Amino acid sequence: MLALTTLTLSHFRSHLRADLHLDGRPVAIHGANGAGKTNILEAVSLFSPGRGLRRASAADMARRPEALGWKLKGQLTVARQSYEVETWSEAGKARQVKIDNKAASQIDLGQICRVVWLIPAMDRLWIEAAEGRRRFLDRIVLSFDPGHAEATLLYEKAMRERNRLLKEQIRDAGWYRVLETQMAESGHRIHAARTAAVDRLRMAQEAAETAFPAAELELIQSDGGLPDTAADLQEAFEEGRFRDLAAGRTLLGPHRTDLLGTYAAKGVPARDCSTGEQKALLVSLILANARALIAEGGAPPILLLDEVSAHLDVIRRAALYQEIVTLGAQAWMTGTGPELFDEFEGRAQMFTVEDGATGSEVVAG
Ligand SMILES: Nc1ncnc2c1ncn2[C@@H]1O[C@H](COP(=O)(O)OP(=O)(O)OP(=O)(O)O)[C@@H](O)[C@H]1O
Repeated sequence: MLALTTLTLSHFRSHLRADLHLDGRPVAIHGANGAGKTNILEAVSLFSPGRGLRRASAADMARRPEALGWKLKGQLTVARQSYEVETWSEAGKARQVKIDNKAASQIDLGQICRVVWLIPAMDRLWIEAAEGRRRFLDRIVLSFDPGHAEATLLYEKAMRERNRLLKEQIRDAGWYRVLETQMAESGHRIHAARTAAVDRLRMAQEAAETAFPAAELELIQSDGGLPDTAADLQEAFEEGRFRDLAAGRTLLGPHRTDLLGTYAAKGVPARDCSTGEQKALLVSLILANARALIAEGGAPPILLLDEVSAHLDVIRRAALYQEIVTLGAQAWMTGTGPELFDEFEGRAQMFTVEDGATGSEVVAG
């Protein structure tokens, strides 16, 4: 079991203060457009490493116009353990984390809490730039392998520095060698973790009977292919230095990986599928992620499904709700009206979000 049992938002976006007490069932949040539903999901997403589901800056999340900072607090149950988790930002500074009242890092947070999401901005994920697909996959990878956050951080830091050298046309081989060693080690870890995640998703999809179509995944490289070992990757960075100097940036590496999706039963690339099918393929992967973790003896991640029923027909919607209940995942879902959650037949905890006198107000029921 991985779930929040309480959640408090202070000065966070449209919420001056909101207190939610969760009873372990999936969470269904309904209310009018702009009421503040997604803001609650965004708050939950910040219980995992990174910038949350909107990739917003810490400053943007402070309640306008008066707040200079914000704070989120939650009681988190992981297996039979309970943790008090706080995350906050003051005066627009980087967000901080405390676990059980002790200063912690976002990477520590990733060790105890896994959160995966689908939001409407991802409706065109299969069509738009590779970056979105990479990010989606990396979120799933992180739920399998919390060390992925550190590898990604190390890789990006070293690559930024290498790109700076390239842009400034610096040719000192010693500097490159240090950075390329770091990039090769972390880059190899990133690639191995992604490859393993794709395998786990495939196996979980093959093993399940579900109303959601299996998505066949393939990792592809726009740079011609990544070497298999860290040593070979390092050599490839070294060999590519002249080419990269001409381009002014690093042209090879896991930052160029793309995720190709295919509707397996039809053999149609995901990008050519209907809007609803594209969404169903994403849902299928999220559910496979949860099933794979359970099969490995773990707990499903917390799922954030913003307006997920928008493109799903009533049969798939009922199937999704049934799967969520069966998996025992704490899913947080939003919708404009309570009727969108009818198929839960009372097995979800309902909240209404209203536009109140002091901003968004959350009411149970
Ligand atoms: N920093 C902020 N301070 C105050 N209000 C904010 C801040 N950021 C966003 N908002 C407000 O929050 C509201 C949007 O909330 P949210 O996205 O949660 O709505 P929603 O209930 O999910 O709506 P929809 O059904 O349209 O998706 C908007 O009115 C927006 O102006």
